[in-house]
Amino acid sequence: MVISVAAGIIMRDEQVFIALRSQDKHQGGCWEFPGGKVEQEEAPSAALARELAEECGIQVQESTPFQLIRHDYSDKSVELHFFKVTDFAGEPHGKEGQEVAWVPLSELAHYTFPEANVPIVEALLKR
Ligand SMILES: Nc1nc2c([nH]c(=O)n2[C@H]2C[C@H](O)[C@@H](COP(=O)(O)OP(=O)(O)OP(=O)(O)O)O2)c(=O)[nH]1
Ligand SMILES: [Mg+2]
Repeated sequence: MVISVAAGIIMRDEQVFIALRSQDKHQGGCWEFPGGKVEQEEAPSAALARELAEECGIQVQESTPFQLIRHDYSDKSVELHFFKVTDFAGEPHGKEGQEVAWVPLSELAHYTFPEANVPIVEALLKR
């Protein structure tokens, strides 16, 4: 079974907002672009807006598809719909108590992301 996920690349002034996955989660201890599982019959863009409201307390006003990545971890397979969040309201924060950071793009390589994110981080660094 492939799990469908929507994740948002939230940018402001050449900085990107990332969050730390708690140890008890799949890929725990890795940094992530906030997001979560797409529900049955839900559009990925709708899942993105719902998850970013739940996890970061922002309202997505505009998002554009960035990359679709299919990745097989040893324990699960994921299909990640990455979006660039181009407009939002509210100030992103760790609404669920997770550690968060605004990271300059030039420093993104210093953070450990799940294996599936490697092409995304590379694409952002090339900008
Ligand atoms: N959100 C997010 N998930 C990622 C990224 N990279 C990556 O491999 N994943 C994987 C880890 C998880 O297996 C899955 C996302 O699941 P999740 O734990 O965020 O799902 P959720 O927010 O709905 O959480 P839960 O209710 O199941 O705890 O996608 C990423 O950049 N962001
Ligand atoms: Mg999540």
